[in-house]
Amino acid sequence: MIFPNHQRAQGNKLYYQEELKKSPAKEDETLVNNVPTSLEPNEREKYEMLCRGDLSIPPAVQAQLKCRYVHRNVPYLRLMPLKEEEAYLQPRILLYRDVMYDSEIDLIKKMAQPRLRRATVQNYKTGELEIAHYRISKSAWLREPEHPVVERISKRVEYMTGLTTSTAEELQVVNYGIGGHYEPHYDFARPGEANAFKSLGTGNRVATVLFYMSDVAQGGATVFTSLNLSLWPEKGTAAFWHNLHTTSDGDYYTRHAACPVLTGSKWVSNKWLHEAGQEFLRPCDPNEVISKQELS
Ligand SMILES: O=C(O)CCC(=O)C(=O)O
Ligand SMILES: [Fe+2]
Repeated sequence: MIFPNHQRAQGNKLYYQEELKKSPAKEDETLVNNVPTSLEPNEREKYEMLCRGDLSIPPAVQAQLKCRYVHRNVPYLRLMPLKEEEAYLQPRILLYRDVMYDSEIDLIKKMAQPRLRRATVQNYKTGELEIAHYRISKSAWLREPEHPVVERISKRVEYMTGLTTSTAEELQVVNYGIGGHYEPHYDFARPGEANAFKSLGTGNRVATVLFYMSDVAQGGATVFTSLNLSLWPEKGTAAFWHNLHTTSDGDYYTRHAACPVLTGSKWVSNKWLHEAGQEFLRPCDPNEVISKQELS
């Protein structure tokens, strides 16, 4: 049985400590054996606590979170509104419930299965894709023309995000076995990173939509190490957040990780949206103030 975050927090001892409060992560500064290991002194500790359900956002913050039905004036959504749930307010991290049907999940898994290969990451210095011990999973990419369901998922992502998927990456399907995980990282490319998304010509990854295509019996949470937030996978739910401020600067509070799967297996799919084409859908907000600390 999967317990939502707040129930776990109440069931377990809540180790919320002053020094572990929301704090922005800094850029990776060092590479050891080509691996960004600059987990801040207490980031590893937080990562592990969040994965165990031993750390969570304070009750006062939780109490401000709301859920609602949304239609965004889209006729289709008026008939079938999205079930939107706030998981965090700043940065805004939203959950959409029941946005991928079991039949769609079965089909997507079936299409991806024969193509699953060990997932790669982009080398920070060289820009080359390579296998890394800090990301252990298998993944495959699905294109919209391959099946109407893949196209339908993109459309749903547009409804959820209010952004265009015309410049998005293909749908990435990921399977984690026992021990599979992805250590703390940013989804957006940072200044100075080699080759980052340049070949795509669509700018940086402005937003992430992460569909949970399975429950996970134990482990496998998505955790935000600068926010003390854990999202526990629930089949059919999608998480959505912006990786960039409207100024195009990266939001360093979005640093996140996929916790090791302890029992069972975990399936997700990622839709990464890019900056190009969003200019009028998410215009630059000149009032958005970004702290120097975040930009350093
Ligand atoms: O699987 C998860 O929970 C998160 C995956 C992730 O962060 C990624 O693939 O970039
Ligand atoms: Fe990620």
